[in-house]
Amino acid sequence: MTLRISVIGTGYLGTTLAAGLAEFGHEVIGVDIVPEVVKKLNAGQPHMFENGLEHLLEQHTRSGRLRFTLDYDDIADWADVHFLALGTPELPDGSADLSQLHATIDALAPKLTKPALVVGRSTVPVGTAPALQERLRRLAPAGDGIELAWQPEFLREGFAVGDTLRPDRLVFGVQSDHALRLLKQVYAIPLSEETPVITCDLATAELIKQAANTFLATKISFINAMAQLCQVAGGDVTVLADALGLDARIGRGHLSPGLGFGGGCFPKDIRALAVRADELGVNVLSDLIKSVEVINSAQRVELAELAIDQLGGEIAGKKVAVLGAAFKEGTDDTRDSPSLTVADYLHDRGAIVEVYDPQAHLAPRDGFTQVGSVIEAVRDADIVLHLTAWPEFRYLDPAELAPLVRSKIIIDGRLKLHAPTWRDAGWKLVQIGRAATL
Ligand SMILES: NC(=O)C1=CN([C@@H]2O[C@H](COP(=O)(O)OP(=O)(O)OC[C@H]3O[C@@H](n4cnc5c(N)ncnc54)[C@H](O)[C@@H]3O)[C@@H](O)[C@H]2O)C=CC1
Ligand SMILES: O=C(O)[C@H]1O[C@H](OP(=O)(O)OP(=O)(O)OC[C@H]2O[C@@H](n3ccc(=O)[nH]c3=O)[C@H](O)[C@@H]2O)[C@H](O)[C@@H](O)[C@@H]1O
Repeated sequence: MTLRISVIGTGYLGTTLAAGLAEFGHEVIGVDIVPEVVKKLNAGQPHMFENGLEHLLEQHTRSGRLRFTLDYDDIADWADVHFLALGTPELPDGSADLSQLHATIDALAPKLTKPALVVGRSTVPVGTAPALQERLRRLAPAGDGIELAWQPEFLREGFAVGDTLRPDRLVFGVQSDHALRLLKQVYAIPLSEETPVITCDLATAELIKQAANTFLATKISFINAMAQLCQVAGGDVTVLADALGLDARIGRGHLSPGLGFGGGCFPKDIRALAVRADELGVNVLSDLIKSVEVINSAQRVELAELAIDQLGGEIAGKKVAVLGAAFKEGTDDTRDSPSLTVADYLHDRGAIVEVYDPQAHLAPRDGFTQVGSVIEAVRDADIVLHLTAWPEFRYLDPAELAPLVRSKIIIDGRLKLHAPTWRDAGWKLVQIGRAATL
């Protein structure tokens, strides 16, 4: 059955969600407050790099099943279901900033004169949903006819289209059979393909999301702490990770050592969970999360200091080539990018930093320069840093780059380069947690 669905907030999550819901056969309107974003999306063009998204947008904006607007009047009493895909960035104290959700409710609710289901998709601290429902009902002419559900989102940037069309699980936090029935209609296609469903209350739905991200971040920090131990004690952390990963109870996912996690989600989500856990008196959880964060930040500093050590302790005036600006491969997203933390750290200490990324565009910023190719970045470099694991970096030819650089030193911050190939071409390749002989 075709439903009318609005998706409010068309950023990384909302744009793919809107396109995916149109692909499921629904009529979809996306809402945002940024005119250029809405204009671009209506022309069938994504405003970010995400594999496969352009094709979906083009197809469904052309068919008329998907459009975008700045005007809440276009969706208010039109949609059967309103999805909230607003940003929940971090406040200075680490807690989640819910102001985009509040502003949306304040704009939408006074226009809701008929019963509707509003479904939160943003990542929020436990206890947020009931407060938002109270706000909706207070402001909406339809009052108690407005119901809130919470359906956390698990898509990964770089795989967002596939994760939206074929989710590995659906979590429906609902308060009524009516809400559950509507969500099952929205997701009729994945459900017909036997996607597992968890039906639960609002608090559990909110918590599942923060727990998932925190658990994944913990795996990354654990393997990075083991990398530190391998570094000192001898041992190869990549072999260790492979061996751990073969235990089905552990799994290999999110056990790749290196520069650690960044992005618009893990860092802010784990901090928000820590703040909420403290507020609720569950300090053991916030203590665990703080350790995860300490390990993660230390990786960035460790790598930058390693670069300085490789240059004999003197970085001022040295040229550093940074390969990768995005927080991970497959996206142009540079929010809390570990790579840029390292670049900033070295620039602050006097290095001349040149950054290349295949997709990410840096806003003009003081200090380092963004260049258009690997060749430009490495020319006359005193050291090369491989900091985002784009596949194209894995296939670089070290023999071709060797004559361009001032010294053949490369730090592989993602432990993804084939060490023997680089060493055979005369490079000194350094990886934290793998001996230089491997
Ligand atoms: N980026 C991701 O891969 C995932 C994100 N999430 C969660 O989803 C939420 C959204 O994340 P992103 O899409 O990355 O954020 P984003 O910042 O890219 O997108 C938010 C969008 O909402 C728009 N917006 C702000 N105020 C508005 C208003 N009053 N009315 C209409 N639109 C408004 C902004 O202009 C922006 O386009 C966050 O809670 C995040 O934690 C969850 C899973 C995956
Ligand atoms: O809530 C979110 O926004 C999303 O956050 C992550 O998705 P994403 O941030 O796109 O990327 P990941 O692939 O999880 O990587 C996150 C960070 O961890 C790093 N990472 C990942 C895996 C690994 O083994 N090691 C590692 O250092 C990546 O380089 C990246 O900086 C989760 O994987 C998604 O399920 C979730 O929906």
